[in-house]
Amino acid sequence: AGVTDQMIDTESSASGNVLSWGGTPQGQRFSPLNKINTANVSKLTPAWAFSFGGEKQRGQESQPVIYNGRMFITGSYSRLYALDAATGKKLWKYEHRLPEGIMPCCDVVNRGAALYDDLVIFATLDAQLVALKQDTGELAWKTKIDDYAAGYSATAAPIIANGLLLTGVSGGEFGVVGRVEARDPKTGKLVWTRPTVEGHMGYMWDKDGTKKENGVSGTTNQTWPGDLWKTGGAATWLGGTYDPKTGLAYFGTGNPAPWNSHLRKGDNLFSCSTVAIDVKTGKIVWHYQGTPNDSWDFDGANEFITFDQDGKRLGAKADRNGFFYVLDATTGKLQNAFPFVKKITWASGVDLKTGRPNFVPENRPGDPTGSADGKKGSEVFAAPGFLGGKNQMPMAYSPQTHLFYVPSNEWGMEIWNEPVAYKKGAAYLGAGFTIKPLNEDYIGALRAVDPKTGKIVWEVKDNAPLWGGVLTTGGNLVFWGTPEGYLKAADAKTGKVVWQFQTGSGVVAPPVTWQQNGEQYVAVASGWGGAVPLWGGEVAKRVNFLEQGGTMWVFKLPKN
Ligand SMILES: O=C(O)c1cc(C(=O)O)c2c(n1)C(=O)C(=O)c1cc(C(=O)O)[nH]c1-2
Repeated sequence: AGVTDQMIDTESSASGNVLSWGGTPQGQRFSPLNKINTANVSKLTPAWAFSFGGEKQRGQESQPVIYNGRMFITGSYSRLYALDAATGKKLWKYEHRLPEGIMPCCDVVNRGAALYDDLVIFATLDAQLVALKQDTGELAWKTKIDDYAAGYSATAAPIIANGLLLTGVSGGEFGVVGRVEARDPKTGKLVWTRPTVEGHMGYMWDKDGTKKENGVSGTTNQTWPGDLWKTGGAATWLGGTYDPKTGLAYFGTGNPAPWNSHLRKGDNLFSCSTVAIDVKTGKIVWHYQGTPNDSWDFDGANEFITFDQDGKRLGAKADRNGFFYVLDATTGKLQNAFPFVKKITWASGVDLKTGRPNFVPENRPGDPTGSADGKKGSEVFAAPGFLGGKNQMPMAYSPQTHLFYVPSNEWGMEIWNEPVAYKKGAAYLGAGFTIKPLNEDYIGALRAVDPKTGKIVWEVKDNAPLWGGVLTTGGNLVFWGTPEGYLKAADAKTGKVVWQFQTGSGVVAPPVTWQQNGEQYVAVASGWGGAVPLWGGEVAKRVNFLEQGGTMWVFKLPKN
């Protein structure tokens, strides 16, 4: 029996399976499993470990999916492994052949695969989708998302929504056009495509393959000057979430291209936004923009997680720009917005009536035109730095504690603008930057955030920037990894760290938990990488005592 829609939507790990990135497409990363709990977690021990092998030991950001005693985990460099989930025995592996000249901006990462029926499906760094038979690893279908030579890549885990395979694209640093696409998961055939830059047309295909217009996303030239919308970025690079209750898929969109805002006056929709898409039609039902006319690479790609509060279906996002947003999941209306990091200099707050930030104009990098060094006068100090109050590492929500667990970072940057012109396949930034730590003793902090009050209920600080996702469980536990190589567990109510294990390399992936043969397991991939070592400058050195890695770690309680 294969994986069905119904199973994917309703099962978190209670059934023993992890069927989607995020646990369920809703993305709460909450498992009701409680055999491992605050009382016994100190006994948690390795059950097995598996090396991804070779020289490709870096950037393991992947979340495994687990079905019927089998684990499917992607490694960096577009690899996928099928493992026996109880023993770690390798069943098969698939290594996608990558061409020379791929252009992922932020390391050779992949964040995971989707399961549907008898298939396991993942996206590759050369912007293709690959579907394999779960049993054998045999290729079922393969299709191109877009042209890697134009700067397109793909790093996100696809999700299944209402029987469709939903994917985004990466390439915001190269002036690609962001979009969300729906395919038939059995064949890879396109069902609809929805660009996330205002002015671009969407399309639908009927059963016979006839292409139909599906409307323009926004109004051409309304919020972009001239032709800039044609290469507008807003990449949907972190993928999305889906809530069967609202029928909407939620995708975060990245920075507008290029980075410098003096060239592109206007809000530059739908960059740095959450877009809610009706999965039946591929239309944008609502959008909420956290950073209009972004000038700091405050990419709004982060995950939007729906939850219930006071009888209402809401959704929350911890944005790279440092604000935590709570919206009505059906209408997109702003309910609450508050900082989840201590230092935000680009805006003094968010106007809850208009939903717009109150900008601090002097902290926006300016126009460098005519300056002798090409940047003079445009340089400012801004916080958060462009790597964000939170980046790719997904947060978790516990319906038991009603708290979000947010892997956050405190840092700032010097940022300046530079002249830039679009050239296909070339970096399209028009800005330079240096990330700066703000505190001697910490950059990272795992924070328990109350979405109702905006209060930080507890935090666990980390010397280095946190880059791994979070899991919370019915055992009153929160699990997360650190760049120093630890997988940690804390009491979900108090933040007291109750267990930790050294995995041998920095952890930049989200943990999962599942149950089989009556035993509960916890797993995380270990292997330092992602954007921090590439772009973090001096802050990356805070973790230079650790080496690269590529290992899947699995833990359980001893039998007696
Ligand atoms: O605009 C984009 O297309 C895009 C893509 C990606 C990516 O695909 O990993 C990242 C970013 N932007 C980005 O801004 C960023 O900070 C980032 C960090 C990481 C990572 O995996 O550590 N990826 C990306």
